[in-house]
Amino acid sequence: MSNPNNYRFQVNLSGMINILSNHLYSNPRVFLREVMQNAVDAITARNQLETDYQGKVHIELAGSGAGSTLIIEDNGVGLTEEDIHEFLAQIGQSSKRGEAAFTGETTFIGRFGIGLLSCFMVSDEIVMVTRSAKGGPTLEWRGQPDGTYSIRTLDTDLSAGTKVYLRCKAGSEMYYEPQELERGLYYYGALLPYPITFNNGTSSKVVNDYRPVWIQDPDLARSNREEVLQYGERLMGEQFRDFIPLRTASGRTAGIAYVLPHAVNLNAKRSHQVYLKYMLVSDKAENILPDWAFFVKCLIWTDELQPTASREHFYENERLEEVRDELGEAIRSELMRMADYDPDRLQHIIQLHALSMKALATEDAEFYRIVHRWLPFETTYGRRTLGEMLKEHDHIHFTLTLDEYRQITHVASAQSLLVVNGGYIYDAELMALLPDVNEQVVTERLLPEDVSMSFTDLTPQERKDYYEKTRLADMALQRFRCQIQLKRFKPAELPALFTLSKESSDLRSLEAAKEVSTDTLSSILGSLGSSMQQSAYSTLYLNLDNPVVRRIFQPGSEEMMQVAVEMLYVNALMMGHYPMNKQEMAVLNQGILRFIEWGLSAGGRGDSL
Ligand SMILES: Nc1ncnc2c1ncn2[C@@H]1O[C@H](COP(=O)(O)OP(=O)(O)OP(=O)(O)O)[C@@H](O)[C@H]1O
Repeated sequence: MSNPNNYRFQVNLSGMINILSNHLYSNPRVFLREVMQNAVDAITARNQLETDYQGKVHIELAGSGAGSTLIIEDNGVGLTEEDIHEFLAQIGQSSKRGEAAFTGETTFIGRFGIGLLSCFMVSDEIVMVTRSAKGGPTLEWRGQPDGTYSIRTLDTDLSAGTKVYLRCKAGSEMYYEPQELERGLYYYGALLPYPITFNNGTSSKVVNDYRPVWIQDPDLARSNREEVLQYGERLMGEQFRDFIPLRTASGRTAGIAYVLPHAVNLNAKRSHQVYLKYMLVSDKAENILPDWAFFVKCLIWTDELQPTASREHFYENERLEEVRDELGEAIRSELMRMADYDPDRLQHIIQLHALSMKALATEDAEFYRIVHRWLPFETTYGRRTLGEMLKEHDHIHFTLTLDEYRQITHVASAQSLLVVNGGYIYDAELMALLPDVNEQVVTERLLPEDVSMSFTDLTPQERKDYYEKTRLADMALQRFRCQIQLKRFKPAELPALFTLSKESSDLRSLEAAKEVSTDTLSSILGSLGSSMQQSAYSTLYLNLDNPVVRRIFQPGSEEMMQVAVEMLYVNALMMGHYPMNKQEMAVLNQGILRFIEWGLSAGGRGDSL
């Protein structure tokens, strides 16, 4: 008696087919890739039986619009009736896996036994007429999306191979457009080593009539520059001006890395076109080059990587890791070679793709040593390459953050101090690493406090004279938790400089958050803030060399002391690009009004500040 608690999983075939065909692939267009791939695999399989046999694929479009039928014909290995039951009729079963597991290596592109189902996205029925190269009759298989199929033997004596018939499903007309098909066939099959012919109903042509010599040996690309650039444009739709040939030591993966003609964002998607056994399987492969190589878009052909079922990515395995390292090395060594033989070309690449170059330099000291003189940085002298800086300086200061740089920049440039803004990604790290690759130079992190140290102190007499006024000024800014320091510094045109300790910077951020938070959150932030307030002081340096500041500190200007100091404070905040809170905005607005009022009445009196 059977055990009443044992049941068998039931598979809803039409549901499965729907999921696989509509949700595995990003676009119904990929049906063309899947049928082409099967044709290519069938030719590979036949090649294993007959070595000097010449494969070919023929695609024919009959009818038009809703009445279109597409026929994909190959002279590959074909199928016997046994093969049909085993491989065609069993979802997930494939004749191509052999001994290899899903992620192991095979001579074929397919392996999952599901690709053909993608045809149900564009056709309500798949008809296959096939005859095996191993012998047997010509067979017709008809598969339906509900999971049923029929087989019958045909009287016609077809030569070995397979024809797949797809009839346009309602709403899929666009996938049967002749131009669309021709473009797709070229896209997927441009690199295939045998002819792909397409008959659009009126005329026939070989889609991949030209196959470049440098596909076999990418080094030949160097002497065919124009052709390589044009080929890249045709396949990738972008006008490139430079490229780097790629090849791994085994030669099983090779390609062309086209240098992007425009600067790219660090987070931009890096999608490369990857051909497996010379057929395009992915135009979205992201993980095939090292992260730093985001300045290139590649055409890569390989026979050793394993695609995932959607074909959009490759298995992240040891082999992929090795390939990625080797391709990265090919790009890196070409750049290093350029430094010697073609420095102008390298400089052009660096100008356009400094970020990518810096990303590599941070992880590769040798590369950094070779290219460092061309890398650009933002400095208090403007945008400068390291080479330009090193001509005049053997001691370079840098900040760690953008905030620190903002605080320092006015004073540092007024004192002719070269400071590199280390606030952008990689820059501070590269500055810290610079002495390791160039022994002639010393680099040093600069803090805002270090710059203010170079201010000139007042004389004891001045300090005495200005004591009372400084106290008043200090009181004016107490509610902003900012203290006043009266100094002399350059440039004289700069009346005030605002600096922020780490703690007061945190407090400013907390307060900014509090202003836009809900009540509960704002009370939590409030209690957090009050525990910091005791010590969180910022400093406003006032410059006694500045004529306006000097006038404010002269006797007789007490009346406007508070407003003037408050205005200098908000002005210094703006100069340092600090976001202002509500209170500070209010001070700015009222201050402006009061100055207008003063100006008007002073104008009436013929007086001025
Ligand atoms: N043109 C063809 N010639 C010979 N056999 C074919 C052809 N097309 C399909 N087949 C057979 O049908 C099987 C299933 O094809 P399908 O495209 O669904 O999966 P696959 O190619 O094996 O794997 P994948 O899902 O990775 O593409 C294949 O394994 C192959 O045996």
